[in-house]
Amino acid sequence: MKFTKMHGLGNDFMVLDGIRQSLPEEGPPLPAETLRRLADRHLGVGFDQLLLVQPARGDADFRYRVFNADGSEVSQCGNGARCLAQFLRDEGLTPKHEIRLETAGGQMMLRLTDDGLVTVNVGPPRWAPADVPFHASSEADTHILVAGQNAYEVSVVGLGNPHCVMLVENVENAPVASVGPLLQSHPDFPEQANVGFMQIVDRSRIRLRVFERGSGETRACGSGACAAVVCGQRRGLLDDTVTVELGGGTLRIHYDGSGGILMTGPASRVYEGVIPEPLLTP
Ligand SMILES: N[C@@H](CCC[C@H](N)C(=O)O)C(=O)O
Repeated sequence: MKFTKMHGLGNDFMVLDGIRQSLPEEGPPLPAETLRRLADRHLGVGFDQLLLVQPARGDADFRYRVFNADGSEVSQCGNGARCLAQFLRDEGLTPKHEIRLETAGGQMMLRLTDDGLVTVNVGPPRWAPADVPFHASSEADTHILVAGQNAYEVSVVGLGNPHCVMLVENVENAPVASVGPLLQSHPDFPEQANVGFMQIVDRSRIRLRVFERGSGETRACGSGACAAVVCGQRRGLLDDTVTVELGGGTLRIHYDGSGGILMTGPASRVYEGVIPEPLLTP
């Protein structure tokens, strides 16, 4: 099985071409245990997410599927979407500059820009608790989550995947490794959550670290960057266009309350490979 290694600001991916290789239409392309082994940075290829592109089933150009390093299938990956656009162009799988993807959470538009970046329309933020999903009687700018002995003030939003965003003074010493897993698996998130720690630099710049569901802390999380910005905007702290500084580089996020959230950033190809047979056999 052939794969391509890519990354978006250090959030890294193993991309599987399910257009020219035959891969199952439902369920994971490989057994979950194999996938976890391949995700391992010491024993396998190493990646935060596996991205799978397959023929679309409706009127989109392609079907885009995402699997976390723990083998779970999820419906959103912003950095991955940028890499997929670049992959489809590099491989000559489409001549289009605007690509429509079918995802488990709905359709998503990608645009390759003239300066070599990719803009993804992540869609509008979903604030209704049931759409996150999150257990609360009504939507609010912030909610209090009690975990262990502590209470945390967080904002909660759905972007096709669940996000929880907490304000911190300084991302460098934010309790990502300790509080991240606590909030991620908080019982009020029935499908768990990606947990963002946001430092506001000024109205148009933030710094962000994200403890991702199913992958742990990554160098960048595209949907996490969008989530942090719309949560900051909702609290009146941020402008329409915001530069997000992540461990692996910067993203530009724009949302003016109409249409979808636009995320612009780079996509990099690292190498191509073939998964050796012993790694594929359980
Ligand atoms: N890295 C991603 C998000 C990947 C999925 C996430 N871990 C989840 O489980 O929802 C991004 O760039 O958005």
